[in-house]
Amino acid sequence: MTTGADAHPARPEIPIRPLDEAALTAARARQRELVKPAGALGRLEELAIWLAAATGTARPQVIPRVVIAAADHGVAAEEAVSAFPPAVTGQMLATFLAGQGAVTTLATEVGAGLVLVDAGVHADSVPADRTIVRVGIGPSANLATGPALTSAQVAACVDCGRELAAEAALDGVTVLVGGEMGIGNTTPATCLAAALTGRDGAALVGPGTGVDAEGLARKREVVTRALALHGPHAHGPLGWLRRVGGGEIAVLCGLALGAGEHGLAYVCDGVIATAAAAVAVAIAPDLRPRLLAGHLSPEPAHAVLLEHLELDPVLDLGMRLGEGSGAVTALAILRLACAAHDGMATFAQAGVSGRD
Ligand SMILES: O=C(O)c1ccc[n+]([C@@H]2O[C@H](COP(=O)([O-])O)[C@@H](O)[C@H]2O)c1
Ligand SMILES: Cc1cc2nc[nH]c2cc1C
Repeated sequence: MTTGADAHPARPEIPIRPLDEAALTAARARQRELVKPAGALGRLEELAIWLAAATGTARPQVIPRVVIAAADHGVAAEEAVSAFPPAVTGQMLATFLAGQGAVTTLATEVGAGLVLVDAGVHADSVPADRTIVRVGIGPSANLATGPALTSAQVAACVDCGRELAAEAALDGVTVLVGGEMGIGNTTPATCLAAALTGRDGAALVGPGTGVDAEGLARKREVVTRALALHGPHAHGPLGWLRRVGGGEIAVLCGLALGAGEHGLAYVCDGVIATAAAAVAVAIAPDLRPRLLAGHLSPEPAHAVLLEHLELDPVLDLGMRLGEGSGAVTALAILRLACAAHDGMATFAQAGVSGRD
């Protein structure tokens, strides 16, 4: 099979809103006045200041929405790179609809609304529920033997993500979380991590859902083969997304870009969601300051992506589920940071003596 050349321009112009300097300055000033030694709330102070700058208000609020994009992957069907069968992708969408998945329970607890997107789930396993947003594409092709997606499929997915961010902004959401579900998708995410950072792909491969030693060796071979196949032809982040990505990764890339366009904060989840965000930053570098790393996944490619993006994860809890679960857990911390920032008295209000 021929891989063809990347026909589309590598970097479409996407206008990203800069951080709000006035809100940043005002939030920093407020933190200095709150009744505590300066810096004593550590990262909580930085989080509140970051959200102020990202959302353009000195006393920011966490109004969250989680978008979970799901897709199936030819590489899972044909190369046996996951510990689970592809049918699990659609079955987990049904579980989310029933409110019984990890992310749905966590999202309820932090008051986050949830949007489910079918970005290429096998037609015979996807639930018929009308609330699911449908991109209208099928599973990706096997990235180890040819491009995973067509240019038109990438465009449809990225546009869907950008539109969902626009809707969220209209609804008054301030913080977007991108989550994903896709059996086999640690393989495309690892390929993207290698392509974007220049690292050796095989060294970034991890167990994903828990493949054994044999599966791990197979996955390393698949990633190495895919990078060798596409490397000579790939141009730019969109070219790599098309060749070794997947529908859910492309939707989350668009979602992160849309967050940047509409002045929202964006919290990255694990290795797959962060690979999508890294593609978005490669397309629109001004997006980077709007991103927060919710947590660190033990997948080796995740730490490499976070280092590449210069993001410091809020949590390191050994979570490796995906679904947006780590990022949603970090929302609880973000909310506490904002509660302290907004609710505390200043030294003057509390009548507490300042420093000598
Ligand atoms: O977020 C992560 O870092 C993460 C790490 C390992 C696995 N996952 C999830 O597990 C699935 C991918 O794993 P695999 O082994 O099928 O490639 C997919 O549904 C992801 O949401 C997610
Ligand atoms: C059960 C299950 C749930 C998941 N959630 C995200 N990835 C997943 C993979 C499996 C296998």
